[in-house]
Amino acid sequence: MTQDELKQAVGQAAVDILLPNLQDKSVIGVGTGSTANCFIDALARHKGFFDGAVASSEATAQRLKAHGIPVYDLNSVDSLDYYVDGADEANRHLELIKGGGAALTREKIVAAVAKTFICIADQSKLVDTLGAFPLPVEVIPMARSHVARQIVKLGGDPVYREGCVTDNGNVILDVHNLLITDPRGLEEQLNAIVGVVCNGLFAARPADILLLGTADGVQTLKAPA
Ligand SMILES: O=C[C@H](O)[C@H](O)[C@H](O)COP(=O)(O)O
Repeated sequence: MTQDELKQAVGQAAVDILLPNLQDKSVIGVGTGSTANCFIDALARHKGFFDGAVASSEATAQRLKAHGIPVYDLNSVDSLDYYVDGADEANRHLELIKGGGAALTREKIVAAVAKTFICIADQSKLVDTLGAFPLPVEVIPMARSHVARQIVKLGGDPVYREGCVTDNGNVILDVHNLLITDPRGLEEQLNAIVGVVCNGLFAARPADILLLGTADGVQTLKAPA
């Protein structure tokens, strides 16, 4: 199977989990990226069975609307049962690196609200130790150099993502050469740097379910109790 087919398979598998649980009033949290797009396209085939969605990026909002799915402001929604999104890396604790598409902050907000976070990914995203994928950090533009210096003190090599402005008007530093043995600790350390808006480690709020697309079918991984 191609990588695109694996992404379509996990997008459909997420819809299959949601469908029996959807009600007329259900609002679904929707992530960003090529895998999340496969989920959106599969979900759109059932748009009569739920109310609408909350989007984690402008790009996702546009894709949902193009399918005729109503998009709600998160502030107008009382609760979200499900958030479905891709990842750049995942470990077996379902801790993630996200933000390759610069949507990490809104993704982390929607994930924080959702009762169940279903991560969808092809098998190439599963790793033993997070950090081969450069860790995205969203930064207030005027703090870029300060934050970069603090990240160097933590042992990382920050690289400014040229030309990238997030949906929140900020910039991204991609941190290379981190061997992330304590994802939760590093997530906290990065958040404590003044000028950091958010970082792409999802460890304090990992996924609840990881649907992994493999050549043998979709595997379901759950976080160890
Ligand atoms: O900012 C982007 C997101 O975190 C994406 O969910 C992540 O980069 C995975 O994207 P894709 O499914 O395209 O590999």
